[in-house]
Amino acid sequence: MADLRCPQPMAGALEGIAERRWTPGADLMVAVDGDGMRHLVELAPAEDRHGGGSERRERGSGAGGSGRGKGDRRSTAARRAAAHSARTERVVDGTGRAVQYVSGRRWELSATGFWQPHYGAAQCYSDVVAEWADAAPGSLVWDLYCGVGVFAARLADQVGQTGAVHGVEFARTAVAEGRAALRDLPWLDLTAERVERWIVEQPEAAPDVVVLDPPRAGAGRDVISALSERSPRRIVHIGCDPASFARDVGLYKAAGYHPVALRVFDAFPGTHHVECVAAFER
Ligand SMILES: C[S@@+](CC[C@H](N)C(=O)[O-])C[C@H]1O[C@@H](n2cnc3c(N)ncnc32)[C@H](O)[C@@H]1O
Repeated sequence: MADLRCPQPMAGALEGIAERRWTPGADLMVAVDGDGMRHLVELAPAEDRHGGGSERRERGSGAGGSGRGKGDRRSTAARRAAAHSARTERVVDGTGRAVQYVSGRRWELSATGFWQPHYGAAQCYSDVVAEWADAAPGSLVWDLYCGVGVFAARLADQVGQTGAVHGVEFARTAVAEGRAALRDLPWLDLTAERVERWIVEQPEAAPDVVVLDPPRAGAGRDVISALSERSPRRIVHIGCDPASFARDVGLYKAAGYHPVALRVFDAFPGTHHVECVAAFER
């Protein structure tokens, strides 16, 4: 068991973990949900599709040495494939189904699915997003990389039933969980699709506001240029990696957008990551 000293977890979240026996090479997901229930899920070691063994075994029996030869490149490809392969989950504590609340709404999602990693973060970020998006009743809004639709729900309240909110997320499970939680908002739809694909399939659309919360790699040139071409009045961008966030800010500026608001949250203590939220206008 690796070092358990971490400043972030809620009291009791890691209780008893170091004393138990776990499968070598497995990952543990620990989630304390909005009802205070702890879910402890063991993810089986990732399968190495290239070499047939586990990721850990692949590392141990790899090309050896620290050179930059072909052996290393194959190991990297194998590790990437392993990271994206489905992994068997074993629920050890709790139900494996986390219940979360934001602005009076209730979501039920897989304890291993995406949720902002601090018990107050989803509410806090969605308050900032709602304030800065300030979408007009009847308008069209996009929520890209929407997860289970936490921001989309707030935006749907703003546009009302004469407007429309399109959320896009590639994890099918998250989309299904989001649809179940938000079925009382028929003017909001969630699509299971890669953002970079979906965005080029909307040639005529001119959203009033676009909200983006991409993963650490950020949104990048193709997505930012495709959405800037639609000339939204306002863009709200959230990023947890300051380096990719800064690169994306540069891409917005090159597309004629300038930042009108910026907030930074020290949400990942002990790491170089911070949660950055910015609003852009032309
Ligand atoms: C930082 S999370 C944001 C989720 C959501 N905004 C929330 O607050 O719960 C990023 C989300 O983007 C999804 N994602 C990553 N790459 C994607 C892509 N290329 N297209 C669509 N969704 C993607 C992930 O599955 C994840 O749910």
